[in-house]
Amino acid sequence: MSVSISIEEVVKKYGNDIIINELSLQIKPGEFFTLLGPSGCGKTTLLRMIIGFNSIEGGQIKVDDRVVNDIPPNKRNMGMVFQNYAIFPHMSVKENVAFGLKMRKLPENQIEKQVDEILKIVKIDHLKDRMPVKLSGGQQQRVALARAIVIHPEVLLMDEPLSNLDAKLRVEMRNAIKNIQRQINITTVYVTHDQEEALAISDRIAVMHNGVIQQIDTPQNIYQRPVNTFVSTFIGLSNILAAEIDKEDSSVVVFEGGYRVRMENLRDTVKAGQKMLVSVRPEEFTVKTAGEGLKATIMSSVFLGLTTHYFVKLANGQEAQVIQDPDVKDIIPDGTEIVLGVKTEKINVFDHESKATVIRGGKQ
Ligand SMILES: Nc1ncnc2c1ncn2[C@@H]1O[C@H](COP(=O)(O)OP(=O)(O)OP(=O)(O)O)[C@@H](O)[C@H]1O
Repeated sequence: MSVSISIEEVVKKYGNDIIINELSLQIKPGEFFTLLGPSGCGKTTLLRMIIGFNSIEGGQIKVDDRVVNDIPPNKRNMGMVFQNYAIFPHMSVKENVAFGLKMRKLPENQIEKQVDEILKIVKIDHLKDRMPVKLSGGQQQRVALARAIVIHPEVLLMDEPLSNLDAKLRVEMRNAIKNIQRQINITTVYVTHDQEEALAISDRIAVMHNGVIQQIDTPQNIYQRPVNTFVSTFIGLSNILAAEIDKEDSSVVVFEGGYRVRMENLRDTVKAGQKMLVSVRPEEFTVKTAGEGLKATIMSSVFLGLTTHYFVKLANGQEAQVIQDPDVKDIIPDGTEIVLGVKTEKINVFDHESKATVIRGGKQ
């Protein structure tokens, strides 16, 4: 049976510095849960509090209904995988994976059975007699993963496990990790600063900034309906444009230059004349040669096969990025004046002051 993790108003202090202040979140049994945020936001600190490497200065962490605050790390029944693999260089693959079981004094034949089983799951059973120095980075990370899960922990924790691998291997390994996690159905907390990795691998993501959770949601909702401008710009690429709510009609957003778009999903709380920030992803623009829209000039373009990526300057001098619809074939030359429409059902609108969403269905 998989376990749940409850983090309840936890506090982490280093001296007088409060790094995490009364942070709460719930992780469901068997869930692949990711802590995502920029460097220094407190992801690793929180992960280390869960496993017990860091003390907890307030609040509590529960596994199911057991409070683990005062349980030492080696008694918490959790496995951890680190960025730098941390496998023993003088032991073969098999010996590395068997190590935790030997420490637990399991009988020899059971150790062998469990090690064989896990090596098959992480798909390195053919390498079991190799020494780590003769393994690729991806293979070493599979050993580290095998070593973490062979002890059948209740919780698997991973701290940037893929950041030492090259781009191609990262994609391969994140798929492998996801499949293995599904197969053994273990509650997993994963730390990364790579938003694409988080979107690809997670059931749910907590986006953190300065020790504070900004949003907890599915990858799709985090991408499509960010709750504030921090999440909107941290996840994927967003153009943030100034606008205001029309003075007469509070369902119309008016951009600088007078381009007006009617929005069906603004909250009822928006007020006529209120200043807004509109987040438009590059693919949420439509490129036109004339008509209603934001006037822009193409500065440069990059042909990417399926799409063309344009770097443009808007009439107010602001730079923006635009991805042209894949069905438009001709690349528009630099210097061309264009008009950008926005796909109203997809864009997000935030209050200028609070930076929080004013879209209905965008959670707050
Ligand atoms: N042992 C420590 N003593 C004092 N401050 C610390 C200690 N460990 C971390 N910090 C501080 O706590 C904050 C959060 O650090 P943490 O390592 O959790 O961030 P992170 O989001 O995991 O970043 P990264 O992706 O760079 O690892 C940072 O400001 C860091 O300087």
